[in-house]
Amino acid sequence: MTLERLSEHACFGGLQGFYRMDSAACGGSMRFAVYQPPQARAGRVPVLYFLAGLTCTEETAAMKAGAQRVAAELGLMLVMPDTSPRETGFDGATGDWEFGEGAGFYLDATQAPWSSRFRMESHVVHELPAVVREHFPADPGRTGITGHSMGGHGALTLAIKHPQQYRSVSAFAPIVAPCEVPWGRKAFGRYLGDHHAVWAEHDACALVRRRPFGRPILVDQGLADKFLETQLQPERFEAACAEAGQSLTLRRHAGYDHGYYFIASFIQDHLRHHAAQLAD
Ligand SMILES: N[C@@H](CCC(=O)N[C@@H](CSC=O)C(=O)NCC(=O)O)C(=O)O
Repeated sequence: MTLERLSEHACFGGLQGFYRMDSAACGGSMRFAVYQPPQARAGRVPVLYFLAGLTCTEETAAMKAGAQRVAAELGLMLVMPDTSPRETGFDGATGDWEFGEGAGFYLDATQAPWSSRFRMESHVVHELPAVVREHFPADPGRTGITGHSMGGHGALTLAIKHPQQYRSVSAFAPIVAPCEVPWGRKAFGRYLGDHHAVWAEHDACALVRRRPFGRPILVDQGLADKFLETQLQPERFEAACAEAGQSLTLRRHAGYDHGYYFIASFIQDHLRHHAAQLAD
């Protein structure tokens, strides 16, 4: 598959790049970012996918999370997809930051018109890794996934649903129960229709109760996060993991809000969590 290089920048001895690919899953071109650590010059390295949240693009985490320094130290490649297809022209795809472009929710929509382009689960789990494997020195057998907010929902649900693809998972301020909160109910109703059994296939709490991930999960949550009570409710995931016997470290941090200063403060712990689980 062809890859267009948009820009590349030396960074902590490695390379931060921005790319575009043709996406069959999303019916158009999709952008993504890759950080290659210095160790990638000598051979294949483990890979960590970072899924960003509502309103974000492939640039957000690359520019704001401050992950490259420790990724360079640990020899971790970082892959940062966009959060949805772009310039779809669909009615209602823009103008509401909680839905549509910038808000793909990392699932394959089943409802028209969204089902023809909003297929972020296929893009992130299958299509993008194939391109990464072909064009970068990534070791696909050592892949982890993390994310923030909507991206934390993506990381948890995709890891639980595709344990053969992901050996490690973590999340920052994730939406853990989208079936129960306004962000999830709005998006799922439009992308998936009124089929609540289908919704449950994309809900981290429902999924972990049915099939725990097995390996330890790390979640960080700021206590000054304005979305904590309405949209995030991490206690629901804590209870579901306890019921399912899933090992979870849920850290609550006083004073931290929902933004990237919070992520930058704890990203190194997540990179070390993944590096330890992705070691040979
Ligand atoms: N426009 C919104 C705020 C949008 C926002 O906070 N987006 C978060 C993700 S929220 C869940 O997925 C984000 O990561 N923003 C990017 C950033 O640089 O902070 C509002 O009006 O509150």
